[in-house]
Amino acid sequence: MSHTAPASAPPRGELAARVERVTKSYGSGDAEVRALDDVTVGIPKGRFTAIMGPSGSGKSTLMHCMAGLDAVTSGEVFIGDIELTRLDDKRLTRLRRDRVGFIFQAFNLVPTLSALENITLPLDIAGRKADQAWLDTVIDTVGLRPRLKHRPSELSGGQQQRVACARALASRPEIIFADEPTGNLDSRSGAEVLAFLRSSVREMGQTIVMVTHDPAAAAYSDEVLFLQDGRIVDTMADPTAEKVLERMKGFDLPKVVAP
Ligand SMILES: Nc1ncnc2c1ncn2[C@@H]1O[C@H](COP(=O)(O)OP(=O)(O)OP(=O)(O)O)[C@@H](O)[C@H]1O
Repeated sequence: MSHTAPASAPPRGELAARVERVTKSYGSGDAEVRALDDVTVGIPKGRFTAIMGPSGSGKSTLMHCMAGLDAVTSGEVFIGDIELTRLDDKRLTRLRRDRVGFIFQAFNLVPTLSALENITLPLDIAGRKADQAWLDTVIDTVGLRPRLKHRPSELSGGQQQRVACARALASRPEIIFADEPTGNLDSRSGAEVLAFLRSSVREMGQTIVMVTHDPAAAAYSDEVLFLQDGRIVDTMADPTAEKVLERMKGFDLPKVVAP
């Protein structure tokens, strides 16, 4: 798989989002769970970043805090130069609507709307007009042109997730957060969606952050962040499924107790 950055890729080092010394706790006292423990990390622009780690390591929490869907206990979160923890709810909602795209495991399409209506829904809600040329590019890249009038129930799971991908891309967000986007798909449909996400990074310069359990999915990314116990414990550039699987096995080993 090629991981060549697009010719128009921003210079290395520019960040689309970052968190600084973020801690997120649930509950308090004896019942406190520290889901994120002093995490500092940046998400480079125009790159595909995967977040992996054992169950309960804090992957979803990190993504939700980064995307402004969940409030942090302490620390700072930035989308571009904007610090999210300083925004009131209204401004935060507007920022998410205008600058961030989301893809969820459960597709989250509106059943009564056609594929095309689902794709343009966030723009319609924001009162923005779709850039037709861009929309055409997105629709052709996800290969949905013959299916635009279909309702979600008339589409396969893979097609539905491609609609959700097109919906996330339609507004050209600065960053897309994808939470287990292939979790509900068979491996073939999953591969189609991942190939599309990969090409949207390579050819359209999109920035994507994806939480996944699947080493084969992580292999589509440029870099993997590994979380354990609420901390980033490792990173891997240009991952392969084999290398990621090897690294993940390390997390499952029982802790060796010295005799
Ligand atoms: N709303 C909540 N209330 C209490 N604890 C929570 C809540 N959400 C998450 N946690 C805890 O925070 C920790 C991190 O959870 P998180 O869902 O971020 O992990 P994850 O790596 O995404 O897990 P998985 O791979 O199983 O989805 C876990 O110990 C979890 O039980």
